[in-house]
Amino acid sequence: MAAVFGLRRPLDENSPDEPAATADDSPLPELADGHWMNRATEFAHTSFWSVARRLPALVREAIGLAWATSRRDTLASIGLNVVAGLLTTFGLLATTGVLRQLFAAGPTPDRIRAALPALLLAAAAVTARGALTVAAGWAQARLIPQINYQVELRLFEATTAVELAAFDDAGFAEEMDRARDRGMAEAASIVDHTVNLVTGVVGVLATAAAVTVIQPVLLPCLLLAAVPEAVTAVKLARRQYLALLAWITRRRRMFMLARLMADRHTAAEIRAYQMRDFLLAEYHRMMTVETQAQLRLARSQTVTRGLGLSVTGVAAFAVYAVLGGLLLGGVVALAAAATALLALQSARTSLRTAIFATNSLYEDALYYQDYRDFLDRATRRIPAGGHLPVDGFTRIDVERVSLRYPDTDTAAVDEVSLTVRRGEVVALVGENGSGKTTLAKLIAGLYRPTGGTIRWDGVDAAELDPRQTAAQVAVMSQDWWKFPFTARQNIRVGRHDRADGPGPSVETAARDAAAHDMISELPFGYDTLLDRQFKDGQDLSGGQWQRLVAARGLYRDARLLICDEPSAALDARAEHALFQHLRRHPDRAVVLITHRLANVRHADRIFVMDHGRLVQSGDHDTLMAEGGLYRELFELQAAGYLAGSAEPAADG
Ligand SMILES: Nc1ncnc2c1ncn2[C@@H]1O[C@H](COP(=O)(O)OP(=O)(O)OP(=O)(O)O)[C@@H](O)[C@H]1O
Repeated sequence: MAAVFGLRRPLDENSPDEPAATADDSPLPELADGHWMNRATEFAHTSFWSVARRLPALVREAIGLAWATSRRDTLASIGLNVVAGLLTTFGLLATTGVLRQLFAAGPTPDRIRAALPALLLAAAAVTARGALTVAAGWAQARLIPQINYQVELRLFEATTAVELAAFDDAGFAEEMDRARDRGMAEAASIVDHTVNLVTGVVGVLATAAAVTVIQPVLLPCLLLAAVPEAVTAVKLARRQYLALLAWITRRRRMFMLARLMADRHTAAEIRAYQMRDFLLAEYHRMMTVETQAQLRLARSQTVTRGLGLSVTGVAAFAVYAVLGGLLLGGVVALAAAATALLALQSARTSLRTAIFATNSLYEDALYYQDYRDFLDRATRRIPAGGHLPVDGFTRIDVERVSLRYPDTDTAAVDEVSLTVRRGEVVALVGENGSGKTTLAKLIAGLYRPTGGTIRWDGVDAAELDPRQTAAQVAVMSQDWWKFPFTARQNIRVGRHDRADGPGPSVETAARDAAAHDMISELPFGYDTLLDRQFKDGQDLSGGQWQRLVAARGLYRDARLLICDEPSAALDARAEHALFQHLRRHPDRAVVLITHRLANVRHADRIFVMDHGRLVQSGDHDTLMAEGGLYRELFELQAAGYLAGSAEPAADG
């Protein structure tokens, strides 16, 4: 992990050690060690033999994956290869027959005539083998896209189902990146390599069978030729993987920096604050470490490859020496030796296929394991939820509810109790960081409390069907996302499965959120794509986006409407229009979070948060009469509006 911290080495420095850096060295926070680095150590000690031991499990895994995706294509790609292997044995034996006739005594035309039947058999075997190999390749090629689809689907099914809290966990985000970037792509590869491995092994066994029939003494030569190549390949793969583990953490940081420097959303701010040199310097520090790591890897890989090739050359020489000795000693006949040479050549090709496949299989399996591990972890983080049906509510009781974010010392929400009733508008107010958004997310069911209980009409929310609970809630979030859809889709996704029927139409929701006129003026009206990165795409101003977000929330037409700073970016007219529609409604409860306290004056109850705790509650008049934080904040804001008329005397 030192590589991650070692940001200050100049590019021309050649020391093999990673430089040390302290937190003070970097103006940006340091990157955390992932617990997965333990696995890096585990793999660092993985030997050739442990690779061999893992192989059966890997093959089982790959075949299981292929089988679950398409039985027909799995059977075809493996079965046809096996039959092709049998034809290899047959072809080699037929070739020996041909050579034996050709090397026999007698006139040449007679020898050729005698060799013809065996020659025809050998030709038929080669042709049939070629046809089978092509058919097997087709089945194999068909498997790949199907597996890719299944594997991606499984990943996205998991990432969209895990609890929101998982995304607050830095380790989870990192694992998700690794699973998505490499692990997912390797699923199809491990199947591909497994089929190649089977093909290679069948080829080796087929030639070994032929060699055994011809001359068993030649069999060990096959092994002698193979071992050095196998060891080298596994070494290269292992080192590559270890380098990638370290690279991934750096790469996330580099991508983040690269995005900042080449994104239209950040372009203005970077120029306004003259951040260019700062970002480039940070990028340079990252790239220096990265380039050094890549150079070191290239060097050590080249050394290993060179050594491997030398040993392989010596082994090949030894094989030919043994064969020559056997021939000279009269242990094998000339025809048998010639076929053995052909067989050795064919076996070496098959062996190379098998070794390459094993090596790739092992390497890809390391990444695929990341995908599997992530899926397991993600599956454990999918909230089980209860099964009780939900059809609205009369009241939601928050009872001594707390939430502590992972790796934090203090609770963001600390033993808060309050009640939200249908037909009411309640407001959460308080200073920045006091816990309002977190509490709203708890009420919305986006987070599960780490302490206390939330009850819907007396029933613990944990026992309710989470899908049905979520269907009752709409959240106008403070930090919305600019979905790259059309204006209409941006509103419709609020309840995308609603058929025409009860509930507001897209246009009604847009009118209520003061968004209709603005949308109508877009080049394609409601069908305008709101993403400038695409042709004819448009972007909106911050306030225009917020109107759209409000329209989406209203379109959802939910029983519980949570509005987190719904008007922060709105002009006075749009804000007024929106609040007309956030008023009391007998079928709905509204939880309103806002710093503009004028907007909460008419709320049925106002809850005042401070450092995660609920410190005051009551309606506006009660809280003003009571004094305390609410009155202090309200008066500060009111003074701002009156400044110029009420305060000049004080200044003067
Ligand atoms: N995902 C998170 N992970 C860790 N800490 C968080 C996370 N979100 C919020 N916090 C912390 O929890 C505390 C409460 O944050 P919260 O967003 O609920 O406050 P808020 O009252 O809504 O603030 P604001 O008025 O600025 O919107 C803050 O100290 C914040 O830093």
